[in-house]
Amino acid sequence: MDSREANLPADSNHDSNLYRSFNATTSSSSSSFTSSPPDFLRNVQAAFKRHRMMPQLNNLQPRRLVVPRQETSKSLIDSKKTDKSHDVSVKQRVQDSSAQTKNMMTVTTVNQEYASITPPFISGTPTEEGKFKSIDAQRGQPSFSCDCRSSNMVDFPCLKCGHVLLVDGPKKVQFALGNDPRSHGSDDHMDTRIGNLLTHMSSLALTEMECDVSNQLDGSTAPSHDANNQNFHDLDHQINPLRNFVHSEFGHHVTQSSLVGATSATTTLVNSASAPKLTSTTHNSRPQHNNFHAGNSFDSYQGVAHIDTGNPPKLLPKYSSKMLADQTPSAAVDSYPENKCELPRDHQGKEAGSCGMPKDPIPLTDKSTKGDLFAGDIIDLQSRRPISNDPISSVKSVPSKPEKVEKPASKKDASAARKRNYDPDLFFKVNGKLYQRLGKIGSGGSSEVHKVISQDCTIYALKKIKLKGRDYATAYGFCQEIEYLNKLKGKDHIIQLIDYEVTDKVLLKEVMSGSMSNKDGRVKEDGCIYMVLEYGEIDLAHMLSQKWRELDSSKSTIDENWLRFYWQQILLAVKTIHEERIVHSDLKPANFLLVRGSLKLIDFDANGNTIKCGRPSDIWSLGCILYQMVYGRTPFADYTTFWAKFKVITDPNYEIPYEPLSNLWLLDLIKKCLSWDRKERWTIPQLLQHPFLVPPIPPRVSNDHRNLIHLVADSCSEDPKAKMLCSQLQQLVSDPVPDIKSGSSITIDERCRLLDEMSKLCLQLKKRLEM
Ligand SMILES: Nc1ncnc2c1ncn2[C@@H]1O[C@H](COP(=O)(O)OP(=O)(O)OP(=O)(O)O)[C@@H](O)[C@H]1O
Repeated sequence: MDSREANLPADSNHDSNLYRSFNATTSSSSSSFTSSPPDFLRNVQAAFKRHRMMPQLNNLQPRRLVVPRQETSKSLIDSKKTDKSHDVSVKQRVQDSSAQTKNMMTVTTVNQEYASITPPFISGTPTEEGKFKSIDAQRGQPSFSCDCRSSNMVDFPCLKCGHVLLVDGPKKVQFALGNDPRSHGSDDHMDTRIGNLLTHMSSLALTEMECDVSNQLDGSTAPSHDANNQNFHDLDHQINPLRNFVHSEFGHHVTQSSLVGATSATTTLVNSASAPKLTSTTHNSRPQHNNFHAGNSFDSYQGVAHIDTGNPPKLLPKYSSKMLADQTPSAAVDSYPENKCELPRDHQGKEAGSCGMPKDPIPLTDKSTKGDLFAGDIIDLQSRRPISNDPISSVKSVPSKPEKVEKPASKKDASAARKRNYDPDLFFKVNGKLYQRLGKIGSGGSSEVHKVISQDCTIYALKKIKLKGRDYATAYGFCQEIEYLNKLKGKDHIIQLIDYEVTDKVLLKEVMSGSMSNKDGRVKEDGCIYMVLEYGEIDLAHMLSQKWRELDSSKSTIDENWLRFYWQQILLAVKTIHEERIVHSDLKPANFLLVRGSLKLIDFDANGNTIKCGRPSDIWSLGCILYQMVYGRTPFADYTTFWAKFKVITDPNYEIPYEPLSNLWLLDLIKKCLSWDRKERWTIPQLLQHPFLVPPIPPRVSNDHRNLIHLVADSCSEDPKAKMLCSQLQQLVSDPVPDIKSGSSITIDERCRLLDEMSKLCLQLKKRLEM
């Protein structure tokens, strides 16, 4: 997932200048990247070949309709199966958790990973008010829905690959492959990055497909239903860049694409008016595709972002803004007493620390440098010239190990193990502090997350990202999550970073200096990034699963107050990052964690790459999330294959199916988020004021007025003209501005006009009665 600031309105001139600068650079760089269809097809095929195997996931089926329907679809039955498996998973987790509490010396690996469910974003064209398209009517139809309406602006957010696909109107596609010159030093690299993008997209597609397949799996062996859904979301969310790319490359209306890199961007013109359309062979190069079958959904949570036509792409955060990183390694271990518990003695039976941890013989890292990757530094992200006042030489390197640690074979290793004085099978060490493993609670594309307990008996989540073998640009991207989390420290709806450590000193130095001299190299050391985070009890994906299970059993519909409560928190979380000029670009239910009753946003990985996307892309994702909260399925759930989804999402004429809702404001709200045209999507502040959250106060007509008008009307019942005037007056009093939404304020001019109108009616009526 990517978190980045981009497309934000801070300094358009500045961005514009930089964009020109990029283009200048671009034009001078060599350009081996070609967007010609054959090359593209090769890239796609290569991407699929490189596609990583995804774990089998349960299927996420459409759940239920808000308005009770006559028939129960098969998918509902299937989804119940999934729910059962989810139940098992949750129960298992609870049991594991409790078992861990009972015996803290028993370290278990909990295999109930919270497979992330990434809600893909797709902005869909809202259907016209009042026009409802039955979801059922859509089922079984091979066609796809898409939100790529006639919008001229589409920006596609995040991919972990760090590519930015900018669709500028129907004619122009721009790929901004990150702004990091270090990652675009060569055309080969650029091609690779594009390949990575495609790989990632295809991986997500496969994931979703496999979710369908795994719907039939035994729940005990598959991750949660929500996790699948999340992957669907991921796919839909992240399909957009590729979708736009392909659409632009092969679509009849696409005439140009350009590749924009920071230092070696390549501009490519594609005259594709007559380019061949995509064919299915393009994506059938992998055997995994055989696993795809119809009948399931995957939806895009983050799909249609936008690019201002004619506007230069904005810079990525790290280059477009200065970041003052106040990164005091927090030691907020006492912040969450409810997470505290007592631990017994350590696994060696020695007297342990307060939580049964071995006494740490290793001195803590130098206070002056401990854990502060950017401590005290002001990093000028535009110039990539950090003003560092703090060398990072003192960052300790904790031997990172996978879940199973081999016993030291050599004397040296044995000596190191003795010095370490803790068992890495049981403990993590971050900045000199030990955290006992309580089990693995999740894993993402690049990381694994463990539940841990600190020496003062506070429960945390520890995210470990292995850097070994990764290129420096990617590793740098991972470090960006730390940047973002530090920037968002103290914010209510953002998961809090308690401490962190990057073990690769070279990488740290590179990041600190901003030089990235080793940009083409890879992290050689067995380096890791450790992040100690607030612990989230459950994510929104699981909450939704539970909620729908309850609804299914009670045959009731979604509780609007429940919806309002969590929707508002979701909005507040995204508002927080948007205010900091950060676009998350990977919003999905799994990335909202419940912490002490509040939803908090997680996962700000840039995954080594940055993708330019705008805030509207996040709104699109939110629309997909809300759609799922309301309907129990994602907007494009009927389309099960990657390309099927791709097709409908990119079809500007596709109408997202909206089942009728009793609350029309809710329907309107979803449509406001899923507008295909990003310009029509509402902003977070607008959404927070939407009548669904802030219900309008029904216009209250004074009984006196009504009585007076009635009185007058009764008195002139024989006079049709007077009666009509009375009727008009009453209408004006009771509903002065029918075309203006309730709750909306009207202008002073409008008020004066209404008063004038009322006066005129009164005068006319008076004259009429005097006749
Ligand atoms: N602070 C936390 N508390 C509890 N669980 C967490 C926490 N952070 C992450 N997790 C769990 O771990 C999973 C993976 O975390 P995260 O999304 O940050 O990793 P990632 O590698 O960035 O994943 P992705 O592939 O989605 O980008 C999450 O979906 C969640 O279930």
